[in-house]
Amino acid sequence: MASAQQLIGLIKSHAEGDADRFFDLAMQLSAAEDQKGHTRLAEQLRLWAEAGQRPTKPLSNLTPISAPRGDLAQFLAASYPSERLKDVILPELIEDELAHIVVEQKLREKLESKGLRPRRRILLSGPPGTGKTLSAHGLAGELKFPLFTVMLHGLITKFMGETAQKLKLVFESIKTTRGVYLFDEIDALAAARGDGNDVGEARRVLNSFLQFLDEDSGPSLVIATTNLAEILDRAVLRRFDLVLSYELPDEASIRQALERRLIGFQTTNLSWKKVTDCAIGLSTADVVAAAEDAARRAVLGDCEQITTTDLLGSLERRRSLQGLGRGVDGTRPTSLRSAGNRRVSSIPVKSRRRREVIE
Ligand SMILES: Nc1ncnc2c1ncn2[C@@H]1O[C@H](COP(=O)(O)OP(=O)(O)OP(=O)(O)O)[C@@H](O)[C@H]1O
Repeated sequence: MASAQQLIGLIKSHAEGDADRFFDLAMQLSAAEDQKGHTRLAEQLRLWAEAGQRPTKPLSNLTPISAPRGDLAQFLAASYPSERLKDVILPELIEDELAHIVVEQKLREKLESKGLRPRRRILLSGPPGTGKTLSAHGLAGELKFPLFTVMLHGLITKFMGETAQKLKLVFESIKTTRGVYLFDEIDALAAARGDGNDVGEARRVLNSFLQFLDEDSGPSLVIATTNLAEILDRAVLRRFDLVLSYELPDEASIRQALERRLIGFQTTNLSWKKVTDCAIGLSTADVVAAAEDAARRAVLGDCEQITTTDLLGSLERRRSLQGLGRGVDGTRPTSLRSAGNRRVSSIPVKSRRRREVIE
């Protein structure tokens, strides 16, 4: 049966004349009942939903859906992101793909009328701090979908049967409650054997994940992120409609990130070449953190001007904190140096650490 919250939401949206919300809730209830085998009730709900609604209208102002409760609340966190895709600094190709995912969702009925489906399973891979999680927030924000973050550390237990059961609950929610579902650091599933589980059992959990992914044909977007695409099985990669590779920022992206974060400060005299050269090899998250560091220092020193020296100092501090110090000759490690337009990056610290656990 529908939860009390869902029924209240349905009645309230009807009483308030909020047709979009009524449509969304009725369709969710229909999907839930269909899944339980109550096909006539599901069909009736769908007809009611459609009778009072468009179906050709694009999705807009989606219903805030109640936070997960019961067991699900331990490993599924709901939020309603305000971020947009324009908040993420990305190469044009990735930006275009993400923007197209939004269009496909909004015009899904148009696609379906020609037997096509919008892409819904997306894998974002790349070094830490390059905007994968922010992109998931941006997608949810654009679509006005709730974001459900799957907390894998809460989901993976040493009892694999339990883990598979929890995964099943998550996928039931994916079917019945439309949203963006974010499986952050999906490699944790593949790497569960590092926690003392035997390989065969870890394999079974991964297989359950893949099977649930295959069976899912609901309306939600499933976004997985990983720092370690190379350790993910081909079978996993194949399950996704779209795999996007994120990279450390290039000079232009570094400058963009710094300028955005330093709005309100004077940066006219900055030597951007020196600054961006110094930041190559850092993630966008590090670059943003260095900008914030420089900004804090300027404010505390009653200064509105950010100088090249200020920024170089903050970037170097960030680099030291990340353990990415310069070599004895004053240069950065070879693996982090820029090679023309082609950037060569070492395995990020976080990934290196995790790989050690896995191997
Ligand atoms: N491409 C980007 N554009 C704008 N800001 C970014 C970008 N990448 C990182 N940031 C900044 O760094 C923060 C952390 O980034 P985010 O969590 O999205 O990285 P991630 O790739 O998901 O990292 P991890 O793999 O460690 O989870 C963001 O909230 C944002 O402030």
